[in-house]
Amino acid sequence: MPPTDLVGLELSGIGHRYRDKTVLHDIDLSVAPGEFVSFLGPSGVGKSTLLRIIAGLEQPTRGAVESTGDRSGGPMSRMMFQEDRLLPWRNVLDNVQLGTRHQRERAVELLNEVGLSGRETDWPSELSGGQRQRVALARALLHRPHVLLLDEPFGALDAITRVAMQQLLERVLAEQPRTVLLVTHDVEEALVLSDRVLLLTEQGITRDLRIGQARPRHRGDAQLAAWKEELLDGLLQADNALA
Ligand SMILES: Nc1ncnc2c1ncn2[C@@H]1O[C@H](COP(=O)(O)OP(=O)(O)OP(=O)(O)O)[C@@H](O)[C@H]1O
Repeated sequence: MPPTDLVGLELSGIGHRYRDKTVLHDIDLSVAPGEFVSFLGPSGVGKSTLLRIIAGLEQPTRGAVESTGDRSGGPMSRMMFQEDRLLPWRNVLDNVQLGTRHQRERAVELLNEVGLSGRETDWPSELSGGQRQRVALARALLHRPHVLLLDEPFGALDAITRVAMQQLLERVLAEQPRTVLLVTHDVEEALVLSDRVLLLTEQGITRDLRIGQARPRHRGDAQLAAWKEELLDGLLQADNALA
């Protein structure tokens, strides 16, 4: 079924202040429906704050977030974090279905898609870190949110599991395309997964790189390697400026 429920985002003049600290200044950004956009940036620059603002969990001090496209159907967005945030007293299936008695069939289907069929009645404590994040991904997708907001979702995983999760995310998105915003510290992860990689610094979005390459991408690709070096350089400079 072709995706007709994809929405885009228009951020205009977003600024945010926590008590005496301003973390975001005048951020303008257009995200097209179905686009996968990653944010890189030094620690503390405000990447998570921006995702929380987009999720509606934080009210920006300035500016507005608007959506474009067909917003009927599922919820606007769902977030996924570095910690899986599973409830230890609920089994795998109940964690995916959190807050609803409906959608059991879809929850089972999603568990199958993330490679966990047969584990429905296991407890979270019986799963590995990567498996727990797969449950968290299935939970985030259950209600077909228009926008998937991923805040360092694979940050706590070992290198191999991390790559496996990136590949899983690509497969799942090929099946059911979503608009995705990803915050990551892993430059390669951003380059392999995204349509656009943004560098967020104290000066705002200082780099907006469009990765035109087909997927799945080859990690050893020379162009990706050149971009990686450029982005690492930009990160280092932004980090020095922030320190
Ligand atoms: N609720 C809050 N109250 C006060 N200050 C906050 C709050 N949340 C975040 N901050 C501060 O705002 C700044 C930006 O935080 P944020 O978590 O958005 O940065 P980040 O770029 O995601 O960092 P990291 O990469 O380390 O996760 C930090 O200095 C942080 O201490």
